[in-house]
Parts: sequence; C-alpha cells; structure tokens
Amino acid sequence: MYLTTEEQAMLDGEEGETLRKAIEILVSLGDIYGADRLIPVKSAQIAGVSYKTIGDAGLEWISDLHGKVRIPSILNPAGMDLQDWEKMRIDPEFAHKQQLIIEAYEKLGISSKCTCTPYYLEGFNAICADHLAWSESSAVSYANSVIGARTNREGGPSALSAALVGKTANYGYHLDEMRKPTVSVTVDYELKGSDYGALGYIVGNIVGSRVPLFILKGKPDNEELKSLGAAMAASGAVALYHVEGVTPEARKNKFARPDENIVIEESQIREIYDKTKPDINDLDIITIGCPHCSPAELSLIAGLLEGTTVSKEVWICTSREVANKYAGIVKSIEKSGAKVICDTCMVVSPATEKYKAMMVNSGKALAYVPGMCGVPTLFGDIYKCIREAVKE
Ligand SMILES: C[C@@](O)(CCOP(=O)(O)O)CC(=O)O
Ligand code: SF4
Repeated sequence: MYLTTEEQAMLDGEEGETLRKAIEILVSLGDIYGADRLIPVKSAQIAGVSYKTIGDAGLEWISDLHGKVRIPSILNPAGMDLQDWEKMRIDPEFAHKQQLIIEAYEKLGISSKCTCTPYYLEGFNAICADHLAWSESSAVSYANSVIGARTNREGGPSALSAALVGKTANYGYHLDEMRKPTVSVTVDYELKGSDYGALGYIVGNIVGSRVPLFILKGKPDNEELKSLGAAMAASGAVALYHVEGVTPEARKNKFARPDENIVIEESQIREIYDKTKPDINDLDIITIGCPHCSPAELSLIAGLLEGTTVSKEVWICTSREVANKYAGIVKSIEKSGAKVICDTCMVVSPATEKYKAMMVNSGKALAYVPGMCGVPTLFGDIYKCIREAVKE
C-alpha cells in the first residue's frame, strides 16, 4: 500500500507509540483487503464502550493510549445512563469501571455523547459521498444506505485508529464497485413502522453480507429505513442496501436489478410478530429506541403516552443531545412514568438482564436481547408496545 512520507514516519514511530500502533492497524487492514492508500475521513464513531461488552481488557487497552484524535469522534452507547445510573439500579462497581472507560476515551478528545445515531447530532452530520470511519452496525448501515456516505463496518480498535490518524484504508464500501447491489428483494405488501424491522430481521438472515436492492410498494421514511438497516445488520451483516426510487444512490444510479431475486410475503412479516416465545403475562419491561430515537420518534411516543400512566418498566432510549434539545417532549414522556434513558440501551446495559420478558418494536433488539441479555423477547409495533405499557 502506498504511504506518504508523513504516514511512513508515523509507522516508523516518529510520532509516538500510540500513533504508531494506530497506523499499523490501518495499514494491516489495508494490506489484507487490498487498499491502495489511506484516505481522509470526516468523522469517527467508536464502538466498544460498555463495560459489559469490553470488560477490563478493553479498559486497559484504551487507558494505554495517549494523544488526541484528529477528527470529530464520538462514542457508541455505554452500559448505563452516565448521569443517572442509579435510576437504572446499576451496581456501583460497574458504574465505576464504566466511568473509567469514558474518562479514558475523553482524554483522547473523543465526545462521550454515547450514541448509535450520531447523524442526529451537531458536528456528525454526513452528506452523500463523505468518507467516514463508523463502527456501530446500524449507524454504518444508515450512513451508507440512507445518507449515501461511505464507511466500512469498523471494529472498535480500527475506528479509534482512524480517529487518531484522521484516515482509513481505502477498500470495501469506500469504493464505487463495492456499492452495487448484488441481490434484489421484492415485497408486494405495503409495510409500515416496525414491519421494516421485521423485514430486516428476515432478510439479514438470508442475504448475509451482500448488498440488497429492495423493490417496495410504499416509500419508507428515514426512521423506517433506520430500523430496516439495523435489523439486517444484526440478523445478517448487511452494511449497505438500496431501495429503488428512495435511497440516494439508487435514485442517482438507477441500478440494474440483480438476477437473484428474493420475494418476501406478508405472512413471513406477520410470523415475526406471532413468534411469541415468552408468555405475554411475564412481560415486565418494554423498551423502545433501538437504534436511539429521533426527535420525531420521541414526539410520537409522547403523543401516545399523553394522559396515561405506565404499569411496567418502560425505557425510551435516545442520545443525551437529542433528549436535552427536546426537553419538553422528554418531560411529557416521563410524566407517564416511562423513563427516557440516555447514553445506553437495552442491549449493552446489564440493567435489563433481571427482567422476565421484554417487548420491543425493533428487529435489531429482537435479534440481540435474547442472546446478549438472556431475556425472552416479544415483538410488537409501537402502538402495541404502548398499549402493553399502560395495561393494568
Ligand atoms: C449490538 C451493538 O449495537 C452494540 C454493542 O456494541 P459495543 O461493541 O458494545 O459498542 C453493536 C453493533 O451492532 O455494532
Ligand atoms: S440501541 Fe440498538 S443499535 Fe443502538 S447500540 Fe443499542 S443495540 Fe446497537
């Protein structure tokens, strides 16, 4: 791989051990995947933040790094609400370790506004064709597919390396030829809301890491696309998809339909809702906000909860920046007894592990909560989630 004189000097350790290690990771990945050079990236989003997922080994690795990031960089959700972890009944020992992880990242100049939806935040907006180094899989899918920006699904260490160096290796989804659809998916039924999460849950399983081109009846909005992409990245490893007539690259390029076509029937979507493994009578927690809620989602939830009181634990997960900006909506949600939880989520926090059964409106949460939290999970649309939340 071609390196500039400056990059070679960094690799030779002339700018210190942290940058040497960081560029070594980028160059090794570039060599493995056949990159020709390093390219500048506009921002980095770094996964591997929750103490639940990275443990002491992760904390040690981050604490050993020195220096400052060169581009706007932000963290993925942590294992708890950083300001109000007591309301989640987090163990103080966990909270202490989590705080050390956050401080170690902050020391490197990384924003601790922990979220998987950085694209809603000031300073992290991306536009079509921007190169990024993001690592949370739903954020990667949203950036590539809905925005038309370009990022591989970085691992925590490679996103952190990109943040420190300000560059990433030029391979994979940074290249035009890797962004073409390789399989098409037809749905002849008008989907809405969480149906898109159910669709993603099914399609991810079938297409693995290919690039699907959807041919749909309706026109999904950005929240629906967010849940489609998140679920496909969880049940499969889809980092980029297109929707004919909707997503930016499909509109611009008018891709030829790939030969292989998968048809998804309405009955398959319905099955996801009916796949009720736990007994609904065990339901003791409802979580919404995987990926983190947008302002529009918060406002819909506030409207549905108006004048009600919840009878179960209810978490609405979002980023702190969005929660602060829409404090009035948050207040109105919390009036019902539901909790608006920031900096974390139902999957990466240990706090959900003690519940008997969870209801979610997210295909991604449906794919991860049973395995990562050990909690049997039911799937419902947002209206069903709220109905269950307020049911006596
Ligand atoms: C499940 C996920 O959304 C959160 C866990 O990630 P982390 O490695 O703890 O940041 C990660 C992902 O899908 O990229
Ligand atoms: S809310 Fe969902 S998408 Fe966001 S970090 Fe948690 S599991 Fe990942």
